[in-house]
Amino acid sequence: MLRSSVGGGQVEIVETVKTEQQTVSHTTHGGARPVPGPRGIPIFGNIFQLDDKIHESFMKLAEVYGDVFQIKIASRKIVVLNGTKAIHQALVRQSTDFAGRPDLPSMSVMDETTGRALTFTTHCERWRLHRKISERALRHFTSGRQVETLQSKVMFEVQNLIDFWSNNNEDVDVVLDPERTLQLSASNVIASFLFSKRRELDDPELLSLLNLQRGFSDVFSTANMVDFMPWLLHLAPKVFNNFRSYLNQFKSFFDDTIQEHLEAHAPDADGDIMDYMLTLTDHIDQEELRRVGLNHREVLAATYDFFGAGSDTVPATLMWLLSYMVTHPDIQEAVHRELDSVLGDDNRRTPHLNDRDCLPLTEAVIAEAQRHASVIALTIPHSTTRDTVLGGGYDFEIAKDTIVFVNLHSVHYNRTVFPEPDKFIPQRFLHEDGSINREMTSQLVAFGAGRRRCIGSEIAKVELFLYFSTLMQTFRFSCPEGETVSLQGTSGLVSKPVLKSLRIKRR
Ligand code: HEM
Repeated sequence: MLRSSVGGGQVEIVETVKTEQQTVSHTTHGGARPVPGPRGIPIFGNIFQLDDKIHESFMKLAEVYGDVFQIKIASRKIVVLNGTKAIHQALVRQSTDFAGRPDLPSMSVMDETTGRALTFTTHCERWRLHRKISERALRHFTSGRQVETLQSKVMFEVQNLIDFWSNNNEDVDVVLDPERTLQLSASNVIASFLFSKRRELDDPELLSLLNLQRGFSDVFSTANMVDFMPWLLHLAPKVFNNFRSYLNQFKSFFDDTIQEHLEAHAPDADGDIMDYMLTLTDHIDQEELRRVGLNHREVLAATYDFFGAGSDTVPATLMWLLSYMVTHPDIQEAVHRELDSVLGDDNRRTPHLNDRDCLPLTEAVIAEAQRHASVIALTIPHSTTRDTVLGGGYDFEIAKDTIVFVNLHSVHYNRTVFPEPDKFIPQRFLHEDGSINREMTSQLVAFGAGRRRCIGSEIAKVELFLYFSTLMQTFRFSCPEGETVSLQGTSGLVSKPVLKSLRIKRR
């Protein structure tokens, strides 16, 4: 079915698809119970029991109904999963059953514009093949000899950001709004991997695209009621209009690049992710591609998702990291000391990925920021792919096509695993001797779990470490006089701190 000239990976693609089809099926049986949950009111269901921070409302409801409960938003039944045990059972142990995506009105807007690509396609043969090609392409650029290239591309962008912020002033001490430049810088990292192009940090086209990104986050925040009550559109047409504008602008931003790659594609090319995805696709039996409904152009549409995800989640996490440093100056000092002791004080060298093991506090601060901020508190909605029974002692009957909300925040705020969860305590990820506690970091689900787990987690981890350690090595961050930094995140799919002005001073 696949030629083997580009390493063993293509064989793996098809073999893994076969294995997934053999996953144990949990079908309904006599002893199963319906999922419990609060009674709702006609037309609205339970929406008045949910506030803006919907993940926090879910934690309160879980105290009454248990980790797995059912609510209604308008007439749609939704099963909500909270806590490590229930989420692991559903997303990892019964991964195929819970790997679907619901068919919501927002998805139809995607159909009209960019198409659903990878993230929004439900679990099916096409999605499985598409995901395998994408995973293999991303792995190619984050492992082996390519790691050095990844490192140097990221470091180029970090250095460029430092120069932009410093305005070529060695003793810089300025107040600035870091959000847009961080976003532009991170989107350059992902763009240079995807299609070997970058833009300047004040590029108007890229700025306008990123300004519209909010429209995307609003629609895919699980709190987007318009998806469940489409008649609300008459009252709030802006929600979908912003989303549509974003998708259209996104498509035109990418279309030329996709076309150029399709036209210039040479056999076995791997200059960037687009090239390599085309190469992998060449090596798949064309009949197989036709049968699942994919072609070269559609395979490249996954890069819309990579770009969108990479230019929002990584800078949001970096913004959180800077906010925690401003609000916890003692921890900032300790990270500075750790960086100086490993990388040199006067005669400094820049951080390298190999330094990670020698910088446990820096790593622990990143882990604690991911936990405390829960940048993606609720995943993009999942759905069940068949009638199933949630195992692991729950024995809940869940029908095919039920919408499932996964509350990652509830894992990060479990008091048993993370005592005093509201406090920012990086030391919880360290052993007594100061080394990193991998057992604790493995409790985090910032990147989700199971079949739909984040495909870009390796790139993201590299970026977070290199950006954070290099920025911290270079600057001291504080709050401008008379201002305060709030650790209340914005609502939306990706939570961000409100950090409009930041004082940066070169160390
Ligand atoms: C700190 C940064 C990031 C965080 C916290 C994050 C988090 C997540 C989470 C929680 C999911 C799972 C959603 C679910 O269960 O529905 C996800 C999916 C995804 N992420 Fe990330 N992500 C990050 C960076 C990236 C990057 C850099 C890329 C680009 C390659 C990326 C691409 C994707 C894609 C394509 C999916 C959808 C996978 C699918 O549905 O099969 N992410 N991400």
